[in-house]
Amino acid sequence: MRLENIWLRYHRRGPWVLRAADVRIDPGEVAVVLGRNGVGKSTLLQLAAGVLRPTRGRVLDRPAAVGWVPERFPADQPFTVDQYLGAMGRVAGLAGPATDRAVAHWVDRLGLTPVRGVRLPQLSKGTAQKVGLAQAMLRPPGLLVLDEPWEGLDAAARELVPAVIDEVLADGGAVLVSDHRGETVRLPAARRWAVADGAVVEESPSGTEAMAVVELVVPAARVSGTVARLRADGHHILRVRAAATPAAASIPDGVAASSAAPSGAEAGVPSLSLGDGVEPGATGPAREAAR
Ligand SMILES: Nc1ncnc2c1ncn2[C@@H]1O[C@H](COP(=O)(O)OP(=O)(O)OP(=O)(O)O)[C@@H](O)[C@H]1O
Repeated sequence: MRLENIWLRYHRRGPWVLRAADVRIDPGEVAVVLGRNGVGKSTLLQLAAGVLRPTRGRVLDRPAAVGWVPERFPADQPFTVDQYLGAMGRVAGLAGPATDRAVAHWVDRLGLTPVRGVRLPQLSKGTAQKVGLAQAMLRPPGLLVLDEPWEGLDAAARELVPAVIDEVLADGGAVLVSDHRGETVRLPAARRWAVADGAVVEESPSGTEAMAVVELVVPAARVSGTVARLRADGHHILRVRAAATPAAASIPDGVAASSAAPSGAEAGVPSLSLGDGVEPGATGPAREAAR
C-alpha cells in the first residue's frame, strides 16, 4: 500500500497537518509511527485505514480487509460485548457462522469470556481496548492499523499486542502502529516512520547500528514530561532513579554518551538512562545529548 503525496487539513482554511507525505508499506511489514503529541500520527493512521480521506493525494493498493483500532475505543454504545462483536463481524462481511467462530476465537484469545454479556459502557478502559482489538481481527486483516494499542492495558494484556501483530504479519498482512510509551521496542523488526512538521520520514534501520546509553539529569518535576518526549522521539528509557551525587557544572560539548557512571547530579534530582537505538540521522534530546 502506498500513501502518495498526501496532504491533509481538517478545515478549509485550517493548518496543514500533513504536507506531501509519501510512504509505502508492503505485505508482511510493520511500521511504527513516531512523533510528538499533536504532530499528526493519528491523522496518518486514519488516512491509511481509510477513516479519513486525504485533502490532496491518494492512497493506493489498500488491502480489502482493514482492521482499525482507534486510540480510544468508542464504548458509549448500548450493546453487550457479544452483540457488538457479532454486529462488527457482519459489518466486516462475514457470514453468520463465520462471525460466530471468529467472535468465539477472539473472545477466548483476548480473555473476554467473563465480559461477553456486559454492556460496553460498563467495561474498564483496558477491557474496552481489548474489545476494540477483537473487532479489528474478526476478519483477518490485510492491513491492521493500531493507534496507541497499549494504552490502558495491564502488563499481561500488553503482551498480547505484539503476538497479534506477529500473527497478522505471518499471514502476509501489514501493520501500522503508533506508540508513545516505548512499547514498540517489542517489535524489533519494525520500520520507523517519524512524523514532524507535516512530513513523514522513514528512519533507516537501527539493527546494525551501535547502541549507546545516554544518562541525563532533570529536575524531579520534569521527569514524566521528559520521559514522554524521549519516548515520543523513539528512544528507549532504561530506568529513572534519584541522583545522589553533586551536580557537575556542565557536560562539555562533544562528549559522547557511554555506559559509564554519570559525572554527577544534584541530590534528589532524578536521572534517566536511555538506550538509543536510533540511527545517526535522528533528532531529539538524546541525540542532542550524544552529540
Ligand atoms: N477532528 C479534528 N479536527 C480538527 N483538528 C484536528 C482533528 N483531529 C486532529 N486535529 C489536529 O490535527 C493535529 C494532529 O492531530 P493528531 O491527533 O493526528 O496528532 P497525534 O500525533 O496523533 O497526537 P497524540 O500523540 O497527542 O495522539 C493536531 O493539531 C490536532 O489538534
